[in-house]
Amino acid sequence: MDTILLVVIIAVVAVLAVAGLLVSRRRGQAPPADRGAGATRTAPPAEPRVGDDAATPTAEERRTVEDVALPAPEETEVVEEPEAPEIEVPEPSAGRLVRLRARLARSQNSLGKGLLTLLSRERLDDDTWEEIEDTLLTADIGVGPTQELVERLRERVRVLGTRTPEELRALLREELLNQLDPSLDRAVRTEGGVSDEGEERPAVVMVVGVNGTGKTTTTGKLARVLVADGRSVVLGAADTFRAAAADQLQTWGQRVGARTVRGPEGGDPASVAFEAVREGIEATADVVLVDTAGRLHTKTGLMDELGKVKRVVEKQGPVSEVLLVLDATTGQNGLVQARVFAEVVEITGIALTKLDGTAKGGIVVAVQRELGVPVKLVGLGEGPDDLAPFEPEAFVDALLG
Ligand SMILES: Nc1nc2c(ncn2[C@@H]2O[C@H](COP(=O)(O)OP(=O)(O)OP(=O)(O)O)[C@@H](O)[C@H]2O)c(=O)[nH]1
Repeated sequence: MDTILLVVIIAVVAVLAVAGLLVSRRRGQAPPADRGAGATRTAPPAEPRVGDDAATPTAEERRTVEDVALPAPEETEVVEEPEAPEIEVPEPSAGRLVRLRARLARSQNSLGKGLLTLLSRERLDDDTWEEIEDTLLTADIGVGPTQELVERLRERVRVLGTRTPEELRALLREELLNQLDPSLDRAVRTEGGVSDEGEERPAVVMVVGVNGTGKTTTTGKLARVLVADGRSVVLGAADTFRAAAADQLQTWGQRVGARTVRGPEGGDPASVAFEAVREGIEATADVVLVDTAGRLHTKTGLMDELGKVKRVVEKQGPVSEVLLVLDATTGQNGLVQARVFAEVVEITGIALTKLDGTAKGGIVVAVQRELGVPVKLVGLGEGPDDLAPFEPEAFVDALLG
């Protein structure tokens, strides 16, 4: 019985194996059309190449654009409208110089340290006083102020007799402060007025200076200072020479919600300035800041353009402040620029930029002396709130470390 069962199982397995073999052989054979006598062998399918169709084209008729239905609305991508930039809340202006003191100290205190080291020498002979003089000159304080400072220090040290480091530091602090004239009014004039017809007028601040000194940046930063102090501002992009300058100013304005009036590239700067003031009056803004172009290297051209801007603005009311922007890193060159601008317009304040990038902080003294106008603002970095009202005490303290 067992033997019969075994034979039956072997027979069934054998039949299945033969059937399987037949099926697999049939699948591996080429289609009958290709197998006729003389039929060429087709090349094995090649790898698809760039530009090949993904699928074998069908004999279907091509459809025109009109035949193809648009995708259902819910399938389209929703493109968001660009959002209006978020209005920033700038840092209050008071005490900014104290916050930026470390930055000032980093760039300037080689001057203070150098002077204190020299003054602490056992013997203060002529050579040492000469070294003190050289240190002051290297920091761009200028010849006149240097001689004056050294003379006064020399006299006071002689009278004082004994000199402790504390006494010397106090002496130096006092004399440096003296050179900066702390009694000068350093407030940027941003108080508006009233016209003859009794209409409120915004204060108008013209920002002038050679391109590249940080003029546009300073105008933008000043807008932030004013907004931080609760004032409303309109910006005038009267630097029509470079389109990017107007864009740059507009971006600064948008960040604090201040409107920018601009004209076509190469347009008349005076007309942009006029429009900006008009906009300021209509919007009852507190301050209109006008950024001007300083590309002109010939004095006549500069005179024509700046003079015209000022005259045109004055048709609607007085200009409250003309701020000259100077780059502290340009040293004596900055003084030459200052002289040219002062001949063209009446400068009422100086904004000294890039003080973070130079050890020549003495330029503050030199430029004030040169123009008889106070340094009102100092730029201490590229950050939006790195413009500070100038405070002589904080400046000298940073110098002395
Ligand atoms: N480190 C440092 N960089 C500053 C300061 N102020 C301005 N800058 C940089 O100086 C460069 C020139 O500034 P702009 O404001 O474009 O100069 P501009 O005088 O208006 O020149 P135009 O835009 O060509 O009219 C920019 O890269 C500013 O970020 C500052 O206080 N410190």
